[in-house]
Amino acid sequence: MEAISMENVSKNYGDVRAVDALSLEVPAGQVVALLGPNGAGKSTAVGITLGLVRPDAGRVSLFGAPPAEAAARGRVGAMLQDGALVPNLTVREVVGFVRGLYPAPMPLDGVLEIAGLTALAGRRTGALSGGQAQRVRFATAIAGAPGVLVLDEPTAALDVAARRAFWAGIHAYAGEGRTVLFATHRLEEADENADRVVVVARGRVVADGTPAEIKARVGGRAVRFALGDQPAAGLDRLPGVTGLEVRGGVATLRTGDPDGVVAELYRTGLRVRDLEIVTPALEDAFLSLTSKER
Ligand SMILES: Nc1ncnc2c1ncn2[C@@H]1O[C@H](COP(=O)(O)OP(=O)(O)OP(=O)(O)O)[C@@H](O)[C@H]1O
Repeated sequence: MEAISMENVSKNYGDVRAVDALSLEVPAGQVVALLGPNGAGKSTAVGITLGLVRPDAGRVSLFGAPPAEAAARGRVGAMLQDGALVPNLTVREVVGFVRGLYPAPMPLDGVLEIAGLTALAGRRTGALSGGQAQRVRFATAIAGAPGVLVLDEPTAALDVAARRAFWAGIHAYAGEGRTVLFATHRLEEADENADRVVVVARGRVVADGTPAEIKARVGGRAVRFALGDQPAAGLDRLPGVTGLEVRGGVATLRTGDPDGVVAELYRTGLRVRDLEIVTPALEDAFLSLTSKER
């Protein structure tokens, strides 16, 4: 049975179609990124997954049950974009309280350790930094030992070191066969942390695969070399070239056949220096996929 199943789910806000016939099946144990630009519909999709937003059409289930039922059984944990903490309680008290709401919670010390809060357990939550407070939200999300963890832009307010520590905690949690669905607009975050990247634009899935597959889908690879002040005329018509860009004296030829293009390039008689074959960054793939939709 799939951990998360969304079938043809749609949601409108007035004239805005926030989610448009979105389908997504996530097997247990997968870490999935919902990657898309601002306004793509990620938060709405996350809200629907959690049963917080009612879709206009379509079906959602978590382990075969409606989201509200899965939540009531403690099978889903969530970390949303905003979430206040009770300021006068200590970290241990807050996490302990939330833990007590679930039928089969994780041991308290285990939660604190995974979330990186052991040394902060006695601190009042009102005296935590933004990154530390975010770790408490993470701890409350996992306290009930949910099989599915849903995170909406979980590291938006964190610096690089805090992000790294945060993801180490998520991976420690996910490593035990749990499922994680996280929304992000940060490409490298999806690339580094997800087994699978689902690219969303205008409420629809525009690509779905491993980070490597997503990159491979957009125009294969590129041959790049220093052109200097030589003319670029004709390079875009070389056999196998699907796109040409010249910037700062460097030419980038997009192609599905880099070896063939290199051979053609040497036949032109141009002086070719600093030749390299590159795979486009996830960022290029992402822009290309989401802009096609516009
Ligand atoms: N409660 C609401 N009322 C009206 N419109 C909404 C509401 N929530 C979302 N929308 C609209 O639906 C679309 C999708 O929004 P959503 O927040 O799901 O996108 P997102 O991908 O999470 O964006 P971001 O990365 O900016 O958080 C946007 O056009 C947004 O303005």
